[in-house]
Amino acid sequence: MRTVDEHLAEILDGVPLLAPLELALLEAEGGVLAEDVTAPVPLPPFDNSAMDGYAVVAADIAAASEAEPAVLPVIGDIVAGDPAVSAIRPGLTARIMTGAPLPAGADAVIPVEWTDGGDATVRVSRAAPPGNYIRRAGEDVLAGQTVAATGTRLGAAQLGMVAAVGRARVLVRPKPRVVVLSTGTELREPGTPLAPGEIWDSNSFMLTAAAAEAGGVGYRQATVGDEPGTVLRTLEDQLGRADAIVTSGGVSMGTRDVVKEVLTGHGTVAFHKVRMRPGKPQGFGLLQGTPVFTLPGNPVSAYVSFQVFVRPALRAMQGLPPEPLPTVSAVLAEDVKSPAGIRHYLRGRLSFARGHYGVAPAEGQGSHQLAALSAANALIVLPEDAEALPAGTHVDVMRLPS
Ligand SMILES: Nc1nc2c(c(=O)[nH]1)N[C@H]1C(S)=C(S)[C@@H](COP(=O)(O)OP(=O)(O)OC[C@H]3O[C@@H](n4cnc5c(N)ncnc54)[C@H](O)[C@@H]3O)O[C@H]1N2
Ligand code: MOO
Repeated sequence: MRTVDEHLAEILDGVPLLAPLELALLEAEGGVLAEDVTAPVPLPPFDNSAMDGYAVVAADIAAASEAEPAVLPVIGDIVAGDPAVSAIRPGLTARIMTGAPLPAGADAVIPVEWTDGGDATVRVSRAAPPGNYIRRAGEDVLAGQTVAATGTRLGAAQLGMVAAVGRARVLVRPKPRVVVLSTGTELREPGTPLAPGEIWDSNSFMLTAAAAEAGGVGYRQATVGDEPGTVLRTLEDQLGRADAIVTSGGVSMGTRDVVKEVLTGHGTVAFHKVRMRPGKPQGFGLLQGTPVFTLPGNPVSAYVSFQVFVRPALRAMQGLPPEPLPTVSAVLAEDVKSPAGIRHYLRGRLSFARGHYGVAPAEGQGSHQLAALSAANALIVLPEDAEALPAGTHVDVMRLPS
C-alpha cells in the first residue's frame, strides 16, 4: 500500500512535458505559452479619444458654462481608423469618435453630452482640464513590454492580449490529447438495450468530459470487453494520437481484470493499492513514452482518481503547476467517520452563507453511487489521521469543476 502523495509524486515524476508547437491563435486556446510574448509597439499606439465628442484646446473652453457656453467652429470629423483631420488650431474643434486619433494641437476631449452636438459650430457648456478623456499612447502597454510570459495558459483574455500586440501565431504547449477507454464485458452503449447483467457505460463519457474540464482534449474510444488481445491492441492503436491514455475498470483482484493482466510488465506500467477511498486500485506508467492511467471501474472511484491524479498530471504536461482542484476550508455540517490511515474523499455540497463556507456530506458514499456524485459540488478531504470528526470541524474541501 502507498499513500496518495506517494502515488501522485511518482506520476508527476513520470509524465513528460509536451513539446511546444507553433499554432494559430484560436488553435492555441487553452495552450500554455512556451515563449514570452512582447509588444512591438505601445498600446494604445497613439493618443486617442475615450469618448464620442469634440477635440478641443482646453484653454478655449475654460470659462464655458450652461449659462455661457463656448462656441467653436467644427472643422471636420475624425472617426476611428480615419485621421481625416490631423491637427486643429486654438479656437477650433473637430468632432471625434471613441478610439480615433487625437489631432495635433488638441489637449482635451469634450463628450457630446456636454454640448449641443452641433455640426458646423458647437456650443460647449462645461469646462474640462487638459487631458480630459484622452487615452495616452502606451497607457496600457509599453513597446517591448512582455504581455504574456512563458507558462501562461491562454484563456480568452490572454488570447485577446496576444492578438492586440499583433501576433497571429504563438508557441504553446498544446492541450493534452487524452484518449479514454472503458473496459468490461458488461458494458453497453447508452441508447442500446440491456440484457440481464449488463449496464450502460458511464465512465468513458464522464472521463472524456473530465479531461476537457481539466484543460485537455478528450477522445472517447468505444468500450472494449475483457479479451486481453483486443484490449492491448486497442491501447497500442491509440498511442499514435494520444498524449495520455485513461482507462477504467479491470484493475482489482478479479479473475478477469484485463487491464492489469495485459499492461503488467508493459512499458513502465505498474499497479498499486493506494491508501484512499474511493480509488484504492490504481495503475500508472509509460507505454512507448505515453502516460497511461488505469483507473478503477467503480464510477465514483474513477472520477475521484481522475481529479486526484490525472488532472494534476495533465497540468504538469503543459508546464503548469500541478495544483489540486481549488480548495477551501469549510465547516462540517454533520459528524463524519473515516477509516484510519486512509485519505477519504467524501462527496458533499459546499455552500456559502453569512461569511463562511459550510459543507454537508452527501447521502450515499458508495463508490458505485454516481447519483450522489452528480448531485455533489465538492469533495470533502478527510486526511489519513482523521477517524471521527464532529460537526463544526473545519475541513479541506475541493470544489468540483462545473
Ligand atoms: N477482492 C477484492 N475485490 C475488490 C477490491 C479488492 O481490493 N479486493 N477492490 C474493490 C475496489 S475498491 C474497486 S474500486 C473495484 C475496482 O475494480 P476494477 O477496476 O477491476 O473494475 P471492474 O471490476 O471492471 O468494475 C467495478 C465496478 O464498476 C463498474 N464499471 C466498470 N466500468 C464501468 C463503466 N465504464 N461504466 C459504468 N460502470 C462501470 C462495474 O460494472 C463494476 O460494478 O474493485 C473492488 N473489488
Ligand atoms: O476504493 Mo474502490 O476505488 O471503492 O471503490
